[in-house]
Amino acid sequence: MAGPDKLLVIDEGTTSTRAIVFDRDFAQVSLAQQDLTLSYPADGWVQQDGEEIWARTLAVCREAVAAAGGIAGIAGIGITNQRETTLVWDRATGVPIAPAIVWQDRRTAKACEALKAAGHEAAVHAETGLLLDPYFSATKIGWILDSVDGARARAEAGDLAFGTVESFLIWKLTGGRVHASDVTNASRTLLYRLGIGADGGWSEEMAALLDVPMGMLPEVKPNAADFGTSDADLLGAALPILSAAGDQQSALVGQGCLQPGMAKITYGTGAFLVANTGAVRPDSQHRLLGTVGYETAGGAAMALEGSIFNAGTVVKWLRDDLGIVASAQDTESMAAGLDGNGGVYIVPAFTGLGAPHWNADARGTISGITRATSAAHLVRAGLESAAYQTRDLLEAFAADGAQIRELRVDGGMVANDWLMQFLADICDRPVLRPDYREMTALGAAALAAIQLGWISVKAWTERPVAGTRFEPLMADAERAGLLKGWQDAMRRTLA
Ligand SMILES: Nc1ncnc2c1ncn2[C@@H]1O[C@H](COP(=O)(O)OP(=O)(O)O)[C@@H](O)[C@H]1O
Ligand SMILES: O=P(O)(O)OC[C@H](O)CO
Repeated sequence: MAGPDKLLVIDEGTTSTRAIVFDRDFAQVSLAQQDLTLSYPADGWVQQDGEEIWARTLAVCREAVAAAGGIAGIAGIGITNQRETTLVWDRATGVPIAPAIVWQDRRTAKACEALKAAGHEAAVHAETGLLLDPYFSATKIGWILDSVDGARARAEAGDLAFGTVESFLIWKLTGGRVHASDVTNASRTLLYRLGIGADGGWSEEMAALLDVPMGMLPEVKPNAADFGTSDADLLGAALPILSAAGDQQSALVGQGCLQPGMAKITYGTGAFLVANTGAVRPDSQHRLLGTVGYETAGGAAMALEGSIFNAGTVVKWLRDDLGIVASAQDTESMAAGLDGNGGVYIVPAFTGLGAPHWNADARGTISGITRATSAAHLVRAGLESAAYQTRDLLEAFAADGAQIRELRVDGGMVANDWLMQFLADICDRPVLRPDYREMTALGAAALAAIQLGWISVKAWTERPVAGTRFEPLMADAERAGLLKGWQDAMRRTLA
């Protein structure tokens, strides 16, 4: 009898957790999804319940495995996750001691400002490739340790563990036997010396500067590695955990961007443009991030990243908070039904601005409204903002010497054909949308298959990706007019 020939991938995103079963040819066999609760208890705060993340992740895994014909066919697990989101849990119980502080959360803006004012940013950038911004995990750990009674002493005594979401899920899946992370997630903490293989590692210098006890940190492994074995009672059999990667890096792998110069942008809750820089450790002079792209025994790369904090969130806000569109899909016909944007711009700085501005205090603006502005104009402005923010990133990449000639896209928002054409028009570049959209999960499946020896890094790189190409069609004068409107709106936001 043939052995198990499928892979179970956990794709734990910011707004939902999904489990997808892939067959050996990387075709999707089943998918189960549950939304996650995000709470906003104060201005700039965004948090989640770690136990809810775990319970819903386990539930979708069970559902996807059952729909794929049962556990006997599953060879192992791959994990990919929203990055930077910070959990601190009790090693004895596995229960978080505080809500998970989500990557979008700005509560540590003052702590970051104080570190910048003390002149630490250059050293932080040189060591980690990152910037002093509340986005990253380290100041979030500090906040938990300083605001939960007794937490710092317990962390110093070795009773508490820190992890980003993949690490927490590995802990839960293995019943606390494995406390591990991977290089891509570790390289988002502000605590990791940026590098591949032996060049990378937890940084004692950063841990001291940011006051994080090193005993809390997980062991860091490559993206395709032995992350332990899941407890048999969870899914009906013990399964090896074969891969772990941050969702943006996993999408880089999924899109097959394993050669230097290749890039992708994923439009989910936020949007993240990641370019493979090969063996070159990026040193951005334009406020982009240096990060690990991927690392396996068969190949590894560094990457340059531009992070947009709010992309799909705008669509959710238009639907769930303003109530001016019934579904995310309906944004497409509303935007397409207008002749133009009517001069309306939304700068969605709900939780500050990421690259290239890095302004934690900025808050969003709607500008250009008149008595003629309709709900459709607001919807269109919300969608357009994803394209303008991408254009701003492309300019920062070009200034850093990274010319991105075509945009490989994925994520929930790319279902929107109107937006894809507008993106090609505003960025003045072809946009390539794969037919199979779950590139984040596919990347984790590829990494797990690499770990099993089912496929080599080279064969994965050469695998063709079928999709649709959107060519830029807009006249230069029209694009220039729209961009001027956006720049004016951005100036108002930053003022
Ligand atoms: N047709 C659409 N047009 C625009 N946005 C969409 C569309 N469908 C889904 N979205 C947005 O995509 C986002 C979900 O993308 P997804 O990749 O699942 O996010 P995440 O991984 O961050 O949870 C949501 O914010 C949703 O509003
Ligand atoms: O939830 P997503 O897909 O927007 O991804 C979140 C990022 O990993 C945050 O850095």
